[in-house]
Amino acid sequence: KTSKVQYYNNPMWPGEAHSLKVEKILYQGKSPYQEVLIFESATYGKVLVLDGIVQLTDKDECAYQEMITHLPLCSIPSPKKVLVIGGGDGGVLREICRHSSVESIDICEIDQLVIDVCKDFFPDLSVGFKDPRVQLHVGDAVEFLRNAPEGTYDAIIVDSSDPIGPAQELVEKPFFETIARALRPGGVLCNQAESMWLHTHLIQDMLSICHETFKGSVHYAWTSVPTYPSGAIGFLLCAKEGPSVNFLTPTNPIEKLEGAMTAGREIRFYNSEMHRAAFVLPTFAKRELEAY
Ligand SMILES: NCCCN[C@H]1CC[C@H](N)CC1
Repeated sequence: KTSKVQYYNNPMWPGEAHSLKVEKILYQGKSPYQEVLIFESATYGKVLVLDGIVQLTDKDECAYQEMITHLPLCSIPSPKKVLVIGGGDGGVLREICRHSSVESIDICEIDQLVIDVCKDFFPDLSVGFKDPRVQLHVGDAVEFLRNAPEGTYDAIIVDSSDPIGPAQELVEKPFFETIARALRPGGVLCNQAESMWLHTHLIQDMLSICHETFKGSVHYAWTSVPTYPSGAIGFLLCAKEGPSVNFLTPTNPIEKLEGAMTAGREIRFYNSEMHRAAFVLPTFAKRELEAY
């Protein structure tokens, strides 16, 4: 029994569709923001789908959650206050908790239903919510950031879905300006930044906005996530100018993380070599992205 999720008409990847063999539907529902589907797949474990777009699978979520978290947090000395935008599944929280220097974690997720279903079906990710350092805010990120005092955070991680649903405003300039204001000088932003195979124009727009908004440094990094379209996903690493922006990206990450445990779970993807390699771009991407 296979059920093909045929979305040839998704504007984020016109003309292509991805299918996974469905063993059992575990949850189907609708929040005020999006449709939520969870199923047991034949070969990738459980799968979370929002509005027909794969968000994570048991098998490969480690690549995305570990890289989007450790690329920024291993780039600055002893991060203490961290903010997550999105990330309602809890995976990024799980990864942040590996950093013993972190004292407080704010998370702003717009959709309570995503939080609730991930607590039921993805305990390996939602374990992140159990850490006493975590403070959950359910609501709109732009609103949350407007109310955040200036210079609050050492690091902000934007773990967003694609900009064709509730995450639409998370790629526009005003949003990045509120992020820059909420970061302390020398603080770092890591933003989900789509695929260099599919979204060059969107990435170029984001790079331009970030170069204008962050005077520190802006770098594009990427990694392999088999169940994301094109099998690759990118990250925008931006440093707010500061006294000593020791924001090393292609060179050695400042902090070593190997072996850091969270709730009995080991790191499965990230290491310092992968950190450095993430900033190495293929020639077409250098041409298309490094000019911005
Ligand atoms: N924390 C779950 C990952 C959410 N990130 C997005 C999922 C959908 C992809 N097309 C882009 C990244």
